[in-house]
Amino acid sequence: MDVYKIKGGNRLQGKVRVSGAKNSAVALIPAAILADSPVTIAGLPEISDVMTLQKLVEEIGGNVEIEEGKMTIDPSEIVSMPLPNGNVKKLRASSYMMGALLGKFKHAVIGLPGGCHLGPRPIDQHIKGFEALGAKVTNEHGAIYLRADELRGAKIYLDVVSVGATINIMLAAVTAKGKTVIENAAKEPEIIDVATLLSNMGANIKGAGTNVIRIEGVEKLHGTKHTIIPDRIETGTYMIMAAAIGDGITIDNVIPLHVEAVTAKLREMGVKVEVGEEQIYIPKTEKFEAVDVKTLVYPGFPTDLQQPFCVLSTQAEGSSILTDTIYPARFKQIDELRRMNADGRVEGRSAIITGPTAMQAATVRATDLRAGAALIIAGLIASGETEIQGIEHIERGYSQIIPKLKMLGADINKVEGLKTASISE
Ligand SMILES: CC(=O)N[C@H]1[C@@H](OP(=O)(O)OP(=O)(O)OC[C@H]2O[C@@H](n3ccc(=O)[nH]c3=O)[C@H](O)[C@@H]2O)O[C@H](CO)[C@@H](O)[C@@H]1O
Ligand SMILES: C=C(OP(=O)(O)O)C(=O)O
Repeated sequence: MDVYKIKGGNRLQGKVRVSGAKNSAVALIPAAILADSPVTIAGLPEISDVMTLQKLVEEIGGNVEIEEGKMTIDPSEIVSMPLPNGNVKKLRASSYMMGALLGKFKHAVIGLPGGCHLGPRPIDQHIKGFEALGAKVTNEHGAIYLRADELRGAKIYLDVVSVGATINIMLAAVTAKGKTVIENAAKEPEIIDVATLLSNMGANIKGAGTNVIRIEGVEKLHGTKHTIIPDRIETGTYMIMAAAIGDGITIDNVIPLHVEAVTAKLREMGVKVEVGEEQIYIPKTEKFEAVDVKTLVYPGFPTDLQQPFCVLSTQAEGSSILTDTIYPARFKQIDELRRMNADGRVEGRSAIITGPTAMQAATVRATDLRAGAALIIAGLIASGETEIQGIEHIERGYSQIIPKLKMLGADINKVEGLKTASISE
């Protein structure tokens, strides 16, 4: 088994550079297959989700080359092949192959997506959108079959604000005949990034980043070059880490607007956050107050940072209530943090954490990506040596995390093939 070993207690100092956004990357790659000529994307993060998508694109005939940190996807030989299993199950964003292949070929067969287990993650709104565009969608033996004679623009009101459904419908609608309007659309920055790529490929999209997106279908899309936005969740993770165990950390390659909810929460706790144009500096904080957090759709506090924030709450004075309105059961990290001496419990859709606690090293398991990020921060704070299992989840989404943390002075190592007792999920 591969694990991370962390000797905690070192205060971290220096500069860390944020990579390209995972949640953009995993949508930009499927979007690129809609073109008829090569698309180059610069700044993709080095994470397993990107490598898995690369394999999926290659499985259906795409030619992918990576040079100097840029991925070029030549989709000209892509064919519509079923993608029922295997790599599809390894990530959530394989669902974007539905919209992309439906848009390109008017039919697709794809297994149900994987990704983090955060409680139920239905895709009914994606399917509602595809059906509104004229596709017949069936679920047969665990795979989704999508077929359409032609795709026609439609007005689609999303019952829940969904990042995935908004992007998937955009992917299918950009080459549909006529006008599509997505109402109650998600407004996350990653949606703007995908719309920017599609527009540069020749699509006609207006309103991305607002809750009404209007798309006028075009006949075909062409190749282009695109640079991905920085990862706001990675940014937020390092901000939380800097507050918890930093001795002055600069976070570089940041769009501060994308993390305003995190900046505001940290300031409310008494953490100093100095915001520059593309950098955020967080000096050492001696003492901070407990605060309540409620996750919301963008621009609210992101659910993806609720789990790391729980660790910061263990160091705050008093009781914090962290409520996840997006994924009410996203609290698997709490049991693991309790192994490390945290005073926390889950009540309904909230975690209640009381601090400050002297965290202690333990053997713990990352049950999902952001639980993994939380455990890394906890391991950096704790006295003794922490072993983190389940690191494949962390490597789905954090680019170069070991070298980045070492540069900040952390004592963290990846140990491969360790014979160790496994903690079950
Ligand atoms: C690859 C990617 O970008 N992942 C992000 C994306 O996931 P993902 O796109 O899967 O999340 P959604 O925005 O779709 O989900 C938001 C909420 O809507 C519900 N829902 C969603 C779709 C649907 O058809 N029906 C439905 O009921 C979900 O159960 C959830 O409660 O946004 C989440 C919420 O910001 C983040 O945690 C994930 O990191
Ligand atoms: C939940 C996440 O990812 P995914 O949707 O890819 O599972 C995440 O990035 O925190």
